[in-house]
Amino acid sequence: MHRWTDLSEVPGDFGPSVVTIGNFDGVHRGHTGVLSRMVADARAAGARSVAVTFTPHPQQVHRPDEAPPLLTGDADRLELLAQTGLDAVLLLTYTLEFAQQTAEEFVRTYLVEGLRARTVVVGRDVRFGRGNAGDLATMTALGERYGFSVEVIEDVAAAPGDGVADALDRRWSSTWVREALAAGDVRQAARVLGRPHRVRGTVVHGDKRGRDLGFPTANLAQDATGMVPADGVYAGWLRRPGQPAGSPDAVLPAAVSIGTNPTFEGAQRRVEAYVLDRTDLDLYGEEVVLELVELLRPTLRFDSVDALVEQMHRDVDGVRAVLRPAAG
Ligand SMILES: Cc1cc2nc3c(=O)[nH]c(=O)nc-3n(C[C@H](O)[C@H](O)[C@H](O)COP(=O)(O)O)c2cc1C
Ligand SMILES: Nc1ncnc2c1ncn2[C@@H]1O[C@H](COP(=O)(O)OP(=O)(O)O)[C@@H](O)[C@H]1O
Repeated sequence: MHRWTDLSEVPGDFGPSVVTIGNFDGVHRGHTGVLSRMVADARAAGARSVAVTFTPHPQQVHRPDEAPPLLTGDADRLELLAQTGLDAVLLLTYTLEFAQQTAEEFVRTYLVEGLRARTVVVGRDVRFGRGNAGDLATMTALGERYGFSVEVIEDVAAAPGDGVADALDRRWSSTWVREALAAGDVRQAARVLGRPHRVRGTVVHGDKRGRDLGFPTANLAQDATGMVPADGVYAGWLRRPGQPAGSPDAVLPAAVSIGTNPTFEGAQRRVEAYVLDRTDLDLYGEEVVLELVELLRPTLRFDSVDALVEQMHRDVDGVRAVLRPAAG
């Protein structure tokens, strides 16, 4: 998949294309359903498929105080978009100046002249251009003027067999995933995402206590991306994108602790992972991805370090029990 951040990177002979616009935060099942269909339709029609998306999220630019936590950072968003089979993603830097373009300027510059769109795929509630003045009717009118068709996608909702019997007909959404993560329900988040939720970050130095407790933990830097779910202890996987694919050390079972370490009167909320049965790893400075599979328990304040360590042994047993089926 081509990853462009500016129109100047798009080859002069690119197109014709089927283009969709969106933020795709989380790249959940609603997104992947629509994108996979679009990819198949474009291929059948001999066209390229492209997603136009933005960074930072427009809400972070316009209303930073109200912007919800992002489910996926750019690295994960692009990787997951690539998995849908798209030919290209145009990741545009969103600024207040960029937002000043009228709906027509945006469509003409990016979709028509830049990507040679033959079809533009949008949701019914699409809004674009200065002051969010453009809507579906605007896009349809622009399509007639510039010679592209507009395809409206209907919401994709949970159906029987999707594993969310408690929420049939609810449309797949980033909001649903955020709700689940805020409650620590990473199982439910995975059902809506179509895969376990990820937090990605660089491993930094902590308080150097883990090793003494017998549980060294890789602490993620505070600028880790991917919404951090509710405090608690989780079963999951620690993935190391820097390792060769297929290497036995590329995907490791882990006990993940999220919280302020109240037993030690910690103040900072941390995301850390203990890789089961390993003391030989050196992960400092490495970028790792934590995949969260199941919540085991809430974070607790223990009266003694011994009590915490005893519980950590039970947590490790819990992680094994959760991951065993997946590990085969
Ligand atoms: C499986 C596991 C469970 C944990 N549970 C708790 C907990 O319930 N309460 C708590 O205060 N800290 C908990 N922690 C965090 C430890 O306090 C922390 O890993 C330890 O203080 C080491 O910190 P360091 O990495 O900064 O050296 C847990 C850590 C792990 C790996
Ligand atoms: N099983 C393991 N799981 C996680 N990190 C490990 C493991 N074994 C060794 N390490 C390394 O040890 C470091 C954690 O040691 P720790 O004493 O907890 O120090 P810190 O307080 O800096 O996190 C990790 O960052 C990693 O480099």
